[in-house]
Amino acid sequence: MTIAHTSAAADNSTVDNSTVDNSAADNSAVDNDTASNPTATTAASTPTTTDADRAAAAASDGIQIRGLKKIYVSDDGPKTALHDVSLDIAPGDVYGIIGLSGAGKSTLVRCINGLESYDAGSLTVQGKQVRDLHGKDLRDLRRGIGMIFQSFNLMPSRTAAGNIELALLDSGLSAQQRRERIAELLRLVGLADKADSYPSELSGGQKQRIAIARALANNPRILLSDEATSALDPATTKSILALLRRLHDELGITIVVITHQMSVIKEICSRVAVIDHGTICEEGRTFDVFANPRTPLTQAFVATTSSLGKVNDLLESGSPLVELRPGQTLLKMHYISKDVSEALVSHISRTFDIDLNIIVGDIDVIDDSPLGGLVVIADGAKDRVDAAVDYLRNRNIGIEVLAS
Ligand SMILES: Nc1ncnc2c1ncn2[C@@H]1O[C@H](COP(=O)(O)OP(=O)(O)OP(=O)(O)O)[C@@H](O)[C@H]1O
Repeated sequence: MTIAHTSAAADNSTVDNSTVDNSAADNSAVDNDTASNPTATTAASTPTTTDADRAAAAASDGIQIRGLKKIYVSDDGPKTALHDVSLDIAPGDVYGIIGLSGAGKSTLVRCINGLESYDAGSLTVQGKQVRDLHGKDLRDLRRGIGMIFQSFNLMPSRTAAGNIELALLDSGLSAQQRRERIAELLRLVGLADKADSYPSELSGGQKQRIAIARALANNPRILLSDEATSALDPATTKSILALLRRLHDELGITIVVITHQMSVIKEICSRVAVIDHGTICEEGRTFDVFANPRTPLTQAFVATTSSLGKVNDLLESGSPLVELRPGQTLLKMHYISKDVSEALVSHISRTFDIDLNIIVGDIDVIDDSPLGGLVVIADGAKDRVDAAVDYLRNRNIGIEVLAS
């Protein structure tokens, strides 16, 4: 059997190929986080609850958004950035919001933490209508929401400890208590030895760790991550996502991940909403959205994380890899069922007495369930290949005959 290509677990491919600034890799951190939490690189799993349960939990202790509308008014006239957005982000979710540039992601985040007002609808955080909060109440809301960004937003003139301390100046802690809290936060993000380093002396991944420590300084229940890994290389991205996953597991915080990279969603989010021109076009459990993307935009996002599409390039270029001899059939199989566990290839090969040559393989695990697929050349009598295809269909495995 031949495997021509398998996909990387966390690549930086995007639908719109936005610029990626390759900062220094942070491989030691990859190892640390993966070692401390062996499940850190798989998507978060949350107990299955009904939509009504989720809505109730989002309304009382999470983030509930109903019919949100935001219109910017500028010299160019009014621009509706959010049309009728509704979402339930339950406490403890790792919730992804993905969209192309200009879709309205940052506007939504700014509405959630009260930096931007909204024109219609309702947005509650832990039961409080954000638009109604002012003065101390608004400051308390923001203190309860940590925020990290693509650009880290660290002050270059302050050390790592000094940057974290900025978030603690209004906390009422004494100087000694602040020092202890800073040391604790640095340990939490795996940078206990970098207290006195300046941002210019840190790698991109280390800067983001300091920014995460600062965001967690006041024990927020919610962490908003706005493209926090978009400027990082794949290895560092993986280490930062593993850190976020570990913090979610250890601290029980709700994390909202804003991104344009489906690989980020796949890596840590338990649920995902796809935003397109200010409207949520698809929402659901990450596994379900990956297994059965309904809209063309979501399909395009999902395709960025899969190598199965390579087969189309191979067919178009007339590659010898997909050249068929008489009696051969080119099949594409998608694992769309959650209960696929048997060794399919050998099982089919034995049961139907056909040879299967794997051309492209792309199997991943999301929420503890296999997802992905294979492109294979099936070699055998036509009636036996047809019987194998029927068998797979009956097992809820998506199957396409690409060529025969
Ligand atoms: N202050 C503003 N005034 C006018 N229009 C704005 C303003 N901020 C954002 N917009 C517009 O609102 C829409 C949504 O912008 P937003 O920044 O929320 O999108 P985004 O999905 O975060 O994009 P990106 O990924 O590029 O940051 C865009 O059309 C943008 O041009």
